[in-house]
Amino acid sequence: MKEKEVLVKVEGLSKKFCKDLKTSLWYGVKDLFTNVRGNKNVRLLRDKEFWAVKDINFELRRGECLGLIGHNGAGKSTLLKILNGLINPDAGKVTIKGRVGALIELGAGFNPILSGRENIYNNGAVLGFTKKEIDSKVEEIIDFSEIREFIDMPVQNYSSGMKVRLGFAVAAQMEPDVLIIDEVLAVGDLGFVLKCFKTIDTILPNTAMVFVSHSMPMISRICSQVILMEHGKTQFQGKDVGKAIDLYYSLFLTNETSNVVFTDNSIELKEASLENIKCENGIYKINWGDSVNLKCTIKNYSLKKMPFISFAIYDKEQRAVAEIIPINQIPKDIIPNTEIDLHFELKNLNLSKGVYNITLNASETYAISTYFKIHKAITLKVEQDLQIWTPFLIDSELKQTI
Ligand SMILES: Nc1ncnc2c1ncn2[C@@H]1O[C@H](COP(=O)(O)OP(=O)(O)OP(=O)(O)O)[C@@H](O)[C@H]1O
Repeated sequence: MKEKEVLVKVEGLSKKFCKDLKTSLWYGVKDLFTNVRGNKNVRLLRDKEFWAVKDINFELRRGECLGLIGHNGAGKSTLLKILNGLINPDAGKVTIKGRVGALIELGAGFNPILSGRENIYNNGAVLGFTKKEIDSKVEEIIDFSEIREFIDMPVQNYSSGMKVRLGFAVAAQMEPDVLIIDEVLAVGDLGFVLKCFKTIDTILPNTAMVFVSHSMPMISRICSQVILMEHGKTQFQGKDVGKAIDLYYSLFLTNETSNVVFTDNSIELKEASLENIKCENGIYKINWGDSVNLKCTIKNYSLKKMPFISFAIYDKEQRAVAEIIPINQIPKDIIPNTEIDLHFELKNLNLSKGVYNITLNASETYAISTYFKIHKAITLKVEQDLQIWTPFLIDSELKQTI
């Protein structure tokens, strides 16, 4: 198959910033003079300077989407701003072919005192479209943004979501060859985000896209390759998106301690454990597909009937990924001021690789009249060779070939 053309080429891209404004201004003045004579020290750091972006290299073809991930301050937005020509790099080279549509900072690229409609014309002109061409697209853009009612209002009075709607509508509907999107998409409501994904799916085959996000589901949804940045540098680069996401998650290992989020003081969880499972630093290690026995010791202070126990499993992003409801529980009589041991079998945990927390909930009946709720009653790590980041890996086998 013939490879599509390279639309973005980035070679040895670096950008340094200064931590102190006064020093930065002084360096700026000095650089003005040295640059005239050819500054050979651009690759060296001076006092109080640091590399916000250091030696980044990649090539992006039409139809490919590069995801940029990393901690706050890793250098992702700075890299996007260099790509979009908003700031100059200190070293390296960017080569871009074709029209660039960009949605970088909220409201960036808009003139706040002009109306939404006027801004559409301004942005279109910057992208190289004639007035006639913009005329033919403006209705489509307004329809897409779903803010027709406010399109003649100054952009400075728009809500964050409205700015993103207009920004994405302009960037995407202008048929860019290269589309650069920063985290801002997250500001849109769910309806708009879903619409953006649909548009991205439609335009991606003809576009090279660079996408920054802290949402790993979004990254895995649209990116064909990923750069994981750490303090300006590439920590991982490649097409194994699952591996990149796994590495990203491992940057944020936290101390897992349980916390009671609700109690009416009628009962208390004394202890929770996974029986016969190795536990290191409070984290139980199991393998994908294992069945485990969960033991809870509950101190009953005042209940006369056995509470209904259920569990919820949360992933690293604190998304609830599963509910565990032991159905065969009977509200039998219990005696106040005694301890009760409970054993539950959790069958075939098909959770994929990663760290999960289990919340315990005790209530009168399932999810009604809660007595006690504790987060991170158990923390477990599922080990597995495959680099899979989605919450489940479902067992499957091929039954028939034609
Ligand atoms: N104009 C500037 N002057 C000085 N330092 C800057 C400037 N712009 C960015 N920085 C610094 O560069 C580093 C990288 O910032 P950048 O905004 O690129 O990070 P990021 O990865 O996009 O972070 P986030 O996930 O928080 O959006 C940060 O330490 C930031 O403080």
